[in-house]
Amino acid sequence: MDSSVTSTELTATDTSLFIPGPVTPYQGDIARYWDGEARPVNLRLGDVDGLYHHHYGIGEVDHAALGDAQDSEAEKKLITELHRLESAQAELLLSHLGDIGSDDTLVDAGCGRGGSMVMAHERFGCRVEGVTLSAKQAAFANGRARELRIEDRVRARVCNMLSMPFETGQAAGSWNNESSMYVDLHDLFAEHSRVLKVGGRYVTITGCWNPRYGQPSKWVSQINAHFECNIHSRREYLRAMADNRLVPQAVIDLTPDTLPYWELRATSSLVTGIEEAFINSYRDGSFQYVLIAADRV
Ligand SMILES: C[S@@+](CC[C@H](N)C(=O)[O-])C[C@H]1O[C@@H](n2cnc3c(N)ncnc32)[C@H](O)[C@@H]1O
Ligand SMILES: CC(C)=CCC/C(C)=C/COP(=O)(O)OP(=O)(O)O
Ligand SMILES: [Mg+2]
Repeated sequence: MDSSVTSTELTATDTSLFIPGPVTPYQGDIARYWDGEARPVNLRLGDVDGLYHHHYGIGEVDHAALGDAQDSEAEKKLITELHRLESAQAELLLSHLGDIGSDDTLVDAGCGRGGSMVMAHERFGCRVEGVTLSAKQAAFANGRARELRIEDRVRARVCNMLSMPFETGQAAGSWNNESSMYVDLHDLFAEHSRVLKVGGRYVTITGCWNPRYGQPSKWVSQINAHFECNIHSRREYLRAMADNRLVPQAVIDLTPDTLPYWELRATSSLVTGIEEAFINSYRDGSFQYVLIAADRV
């Protein structure tokens, strides 16, 4: 699929896709940021198979798949490999949602262009509801759902994830894939706890600063400035979950699994300049890439 055509042709004309709610000046900044985002490192990777991600990758690099040519064919292979690692990250997140049936509803909080939502629907056959602050992203995600003829099962809306348009106990599972660093964690987990049924599962993959390092390192501060986000500590995640009836079932340090992705990305023509901060902070132990899966009790 050619993303340049799809993203410009689509507009969020259906006003029912906008859920009004309290939006802070900061959230206005974040909406504008994602409305204006069109980095090749995201669009060209998404063009590989039509799954558009705004998260990073995990797993070993397949050097055989990369080959050793130094031409445009090599660049194509590298892009395909980075995309494979990003989709592997989403598969890992989804694998921690537990048994989800086709009658269930899942909630993607901070859904971006919707790549994880499509994967969730393909995996479980269930309904998937996403929210993002960006009207452009929601329109893009809904355009993809239409192209795949799954628009009756997969829907993105423009809405604040701290006040989602779902009934109490409606969701069998919910997640944040690299979107929790834009909100207060107590507010976020209170809202997930509300929309999840008792026994439902919450999963996040996130970057967090490591309390063992002491305070956020200069690299973590650089990542915050680059994305206008506010990375939390690992301790803060666990404390805010405990305070909101979310009991961790798995806490997995994915830092060693994400480093190969960053090292490969740093060699590509699609670098954005943030690669060094991720690599250095993962190596010096100040920053960690983690998956946390929790039961709503
Ligand atoms: C880095 S992107 C991740 C997108 C997606 N989860 C993925 O894995 O591709 C962060 C997303 O969080 C969303 N976001 C940030 N703050 C939000 C809020 N308060 N309410 C809803 N979405 C929010 C942004 O609009 C954006 O879609
Ligand atoms: C792990 C942390 C701290 C993530 C911050 C949130 C974020 C911006 C994720 C990636 O988005 P992207 O895919 O749009 O970024 P990029 O353009 O760098 O690929
Ligand atoms: Mg990206």
